[in-house]
Amino acid sequence: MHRSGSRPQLDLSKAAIQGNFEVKDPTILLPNQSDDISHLALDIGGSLIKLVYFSRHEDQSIDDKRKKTIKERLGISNGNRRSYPILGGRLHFVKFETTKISECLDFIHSKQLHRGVDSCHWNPGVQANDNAVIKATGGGAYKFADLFKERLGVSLDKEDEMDCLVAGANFLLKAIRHEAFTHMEGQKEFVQIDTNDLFPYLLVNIGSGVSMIKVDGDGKFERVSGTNVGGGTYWGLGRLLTKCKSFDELLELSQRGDNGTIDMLVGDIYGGMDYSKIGLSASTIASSFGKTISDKKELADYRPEDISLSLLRMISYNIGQISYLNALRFGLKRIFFGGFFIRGHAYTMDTISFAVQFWSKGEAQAMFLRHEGFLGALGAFMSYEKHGLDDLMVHQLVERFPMGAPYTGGRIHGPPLGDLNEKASEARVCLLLLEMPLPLSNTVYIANYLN
Ligand SMILES: Nc1ncnc2c1ncn2[C@@H]1O[C@H](COP(=O)(O)OP(=O)(O)O)[C@@H](O)[C@H]1O
Ligand SMILES: CC(C)(COP(=O)(O)O)[C@@H](O)C(=O)NCCC(=O)O
Repeated sequence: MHRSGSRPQLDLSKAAIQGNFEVKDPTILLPNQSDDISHLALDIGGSLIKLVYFSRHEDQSIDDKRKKTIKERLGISNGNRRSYPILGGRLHFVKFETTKISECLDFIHSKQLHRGVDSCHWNPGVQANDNAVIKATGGGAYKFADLFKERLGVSLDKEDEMDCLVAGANFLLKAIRHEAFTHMEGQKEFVQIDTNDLFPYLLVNIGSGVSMIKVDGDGKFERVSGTNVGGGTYWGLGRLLTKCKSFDELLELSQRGDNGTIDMLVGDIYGGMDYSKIGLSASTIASSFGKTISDKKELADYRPEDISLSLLRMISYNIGQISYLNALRFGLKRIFFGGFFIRGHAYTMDTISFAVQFWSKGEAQAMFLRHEGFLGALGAFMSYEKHGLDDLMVHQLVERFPMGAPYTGGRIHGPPLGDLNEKASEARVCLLLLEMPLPLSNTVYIANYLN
């Protein structure tokens, strides 16, 4: 599949250079009745429903002088076409489990998020009617279309999932400062993206399953590979094997795990020694879950913590390795990873990075995106062709988005990922920059725009 110019492209060039306002910490706020809601977009995936919407309100805290300064910096004169207040508003990012779609519908209804959208036009104050349309992507846009019509009276205007992922990723990489970062051995480093030298790259979206997309430009991409061993596999197998009640619980368990009780290591096979001739240290995993075959143990004899870590390493490493092989196929040096499987989790990112680095001998680099799980929803959000906010404004408001996806930060727990010199017994606890805590509520985080 090769697509070119299949969707209306918005001009990002101005957004990247306009304005430079510092925004304070993101706050978790829900729109109140006086807010205008516009541009609700959905990504309904196999595991999670992602919502992105913008609520605009006149921010009383911005005085006239500051408004004037901001307008000047944005190059907006009073004689401009806007008749509404240009400042004040929030971009909201919310997620629900797909199995709890009723909660999502209730949320949309209770906040009247669908009220302002009428045949792709922003139309504040209009009640949902037969013409109401919400942009939606992901398989659920097809699967649940009737349910949305029935419960909310809105139609879902379906946008292709790959189109949206690419549009969301390109936009974030071009317009958001500090969107991409590397994560190696517990160290996070932001990557300065040269927007003139962004393409080509490999986008790996780790959702329920995994899509690998070679991106050559805006709207120009090809899905070159994928794997069915993805986030759904970790969560599904993990739930069955550990009886965990939530994904975050499973992830937390892994932080107290020791995969050496489950995985067969090179050292287990080689009597504690490295197999240095082919570059394998004793601590390298020779066979994920391999140790469980030789023991006369039942599932209940294994610690859920160890199972979770072993699963996490197996899946993350495998995805990192396949990604690199695909990057190699097309001569791509940069690989960006998105999708909610990553969950800002340090050990997951380290494992993926390790696999990419190991197999590429340091030639390729894994990078992560702060809005990891919202690429598709953002792409759908940006696909509104006509709206009350003009294109430039949409980009500006997102550009000032202060903080990315939830990032657990804190300590890395778990055994070292290993290199050739490493000893299996070596313990490592790295201190990371502490940023946003992992939010467990549905409302992930909401950016304060120009507050
Ligand atoms: N709260 C959660 N509930 C379920 N899965 C979660 C949660 N948080 C993160 N995940 C992980 O994210 C994956 C879904 O990622 P996502 O990018 O939303 O894909 P999809 O579009 O397939 O739903 C899940 O399979 C799981 O591994
Ligand atoms: C079918 C999907 C595109 C759906 O996206 P998701 O809901 O997983 O984000 C994805 O699960 C996928 O790419 N699976 C891998 C299928 C394969 O290439 O084998």
